[in-house]
Amino acid sequence: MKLAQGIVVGLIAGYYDVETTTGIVRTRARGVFRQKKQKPAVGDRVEIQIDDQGMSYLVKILPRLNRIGRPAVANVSHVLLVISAIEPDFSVELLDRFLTFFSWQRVRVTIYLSKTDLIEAEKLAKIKQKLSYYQAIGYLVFTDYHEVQRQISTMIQDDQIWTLAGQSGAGKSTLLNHLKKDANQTTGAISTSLNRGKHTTRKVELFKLGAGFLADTPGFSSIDLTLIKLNELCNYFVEFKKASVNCKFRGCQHLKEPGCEVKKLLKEEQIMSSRYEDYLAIRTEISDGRIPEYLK
Ligand SMILES: Nc1nc2c(ncn2[C@@H]2O[C@H](COP(=O)(O)OP(=O)(O)OP(=O)(O)O)[C@@H](O)[C@H]2O)c(=O)[nH]1
Ligand SMILES: [Zn+2]
Repeated sequence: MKLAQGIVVGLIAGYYDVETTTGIVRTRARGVFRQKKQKPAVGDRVEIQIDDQGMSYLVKILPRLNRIGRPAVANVSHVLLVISAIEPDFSVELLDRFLTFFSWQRVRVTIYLSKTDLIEAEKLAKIKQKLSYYQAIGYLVFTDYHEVQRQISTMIQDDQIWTLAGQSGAGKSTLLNHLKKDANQTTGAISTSLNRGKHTTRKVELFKLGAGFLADTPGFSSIDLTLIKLNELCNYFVEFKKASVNCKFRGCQHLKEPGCEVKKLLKEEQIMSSRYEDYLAIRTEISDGRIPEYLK
């Protein structure tokens, strides 16, 4: 019997393909996971056991950073967030929701503005101006997919796992197709589900890109922020968190507290007003424990 470690790079019909230093090993998950209500996911770092008959089993899931999306991908460290300039319309509110979610999940975000070819120059300039704020607070922003193509493989480092995210129709599959030559994702049409009734035959894969992986899944288009703790939300607005060291009170929620640095910067227009409004809106969403109807 032999033990090895690796990364789950593929999941198909109940088999887990694990990349080890000696190649890819197709494994079955041990029944123990079912008892523990655990499910290995693509991206998991795992231990496998190869018995004397050459049968391979996935026996242990190593601690995860996160497990996000549908189908789920584990240990996602970076997201390429696709936001469209038009169809659907560009929305800072949507952008803020995604950024908050990923900040909470400890996932770094690179923003890609799609469909810039479909919009008038003037409107595009306005969007780019808004995006420059996001650049200033630390996000990398691309507005040209050739630029993404050129840089992505150097951006993905050391076994990092990247995935795509963005609203439905934003252009995730289109981008994915550009990024992988042998692409076969469906674009345009409503995403076809591989779920067939109760017995799912899902295929989820990581493909190698740069020094790491990009998940070959449509990524995710909807998120739920209601599980974030209300008084921790302020930590996930990166520029609020940075400013908060100068708030008078520790744990300042930047509402009506005296000596609040965030409110001061907001007044001075150094913090974008829509960011603050979205912060308040998400607070309400968390307190109410549900996603507002208009966002569903
Ligand atoms: N003109 C133009 N069309 C684009 C661009 N990106 C995507 N599209 C089109 O927009 C439509 C939706 O793109 P998809 O790639 O399917 O979007 P998606 O984000 O994968 O959508 P879901 O699968 O619903 O989540 C398709 O008809 C694409 O051809 C772009 O940069 N320019
Ligand atoms: Zn404050």
